[in-house]
Amino acid sequence: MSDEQTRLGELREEIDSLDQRIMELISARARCAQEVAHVKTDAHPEEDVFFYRPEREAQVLRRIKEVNPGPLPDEEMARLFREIMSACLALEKPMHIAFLGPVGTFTQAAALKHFGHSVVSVPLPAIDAVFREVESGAANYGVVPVENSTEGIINHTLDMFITSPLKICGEVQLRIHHHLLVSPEFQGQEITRIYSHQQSFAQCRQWLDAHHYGVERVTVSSNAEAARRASVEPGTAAVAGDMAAGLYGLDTLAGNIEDWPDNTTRFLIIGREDIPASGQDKTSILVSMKNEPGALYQLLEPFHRQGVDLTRVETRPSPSGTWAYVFYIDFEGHMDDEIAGKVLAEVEHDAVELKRLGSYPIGVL
Ligand SMILES: O=C(O)C(=O)C[C@]1(C(=O)O)C=C[C@@H](O)C=C1
Repeated sequence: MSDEQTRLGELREEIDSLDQRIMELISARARCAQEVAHVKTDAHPEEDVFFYRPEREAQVLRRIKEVNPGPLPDEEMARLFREIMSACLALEKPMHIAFLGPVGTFTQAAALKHFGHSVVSVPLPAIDAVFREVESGAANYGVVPVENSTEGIINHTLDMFITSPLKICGEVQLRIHHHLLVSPEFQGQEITRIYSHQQSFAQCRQWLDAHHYGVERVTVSSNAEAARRASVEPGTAAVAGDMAAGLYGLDTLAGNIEDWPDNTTRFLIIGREDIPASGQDKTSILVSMKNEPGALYQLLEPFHRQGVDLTRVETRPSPSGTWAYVFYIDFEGHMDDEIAGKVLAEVEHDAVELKRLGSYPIGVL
């Protein structure tokens, strides 16, 4: 046996015994989670028990990133623990997660990034259908896109909160990489048509103008649908991401063609309950003010005075016409914090209406 083979043999033996220990530890952790589930159901026998605890998950993942000794990067270690917790939660209670479909979209990728792969993810055809599914209790939580760093806010999602009783329970950010994809069957053929979702076309406009100027661009309902069409129609390509490419077995002609390299989409997790503080939280509110000069100043002044960081302010026209303006505001902190409570009381005093959409952990992954 060569030196190389001897050394490899020793190292693989060590890996086998480490795997054995890791498995025993993961099993002990899973038994703990099962016990947690019993404690929760015993304490609340008559009620809807919330097995999923986003504030606790955020604390676990933050701690893992803090104490990670390496050599695996913090992100990678947190991703592994994300999956371990996902599997433990599935033992407590299998979660049904509704997302803006179809299968293979970035929203599904965001749902799996946030909840891990041990959930049942349920594709729905529209944002309001995702809200309805969670409101009715058919799904435990929902995942919908809310803003993209290149293309801006997704108004339809924000507008749903005006009437929906649902709460925001979390957020997740996803780096969006688009590729030009073709079927291996049709590789080498001239491309005469490119399919994609309108947002993805917008995010790759300059690249497409530079490399495929004059080729017909056909907008379809999702990237996954674009990939599906490119998989069956000769002479066509799709602009879509990795999940859609994998789902339809497409090859990448050109990778990462988005015009802005930090192209990111933020998604919201919607649910039916209020989330306790995790230590690093964000709060979203919806406020309507009277249509009079200085209304926006009056609204924002208490945040400034109390030193609360605003992370987003969006103005939307009132759909009912009864509210002159509707402001969507995100700020750092939890609504149970003393300072946030003071600010909200002041805002409530001056506003026509204040709706607390939720406090939730700042995205960890
Ligand atoms: O701490 C809890 O409440 C648990 O249920 C355990 C656990 C975990 O595996 O760490 C599992 C699911 C929850 O979402 C949070 C954490």
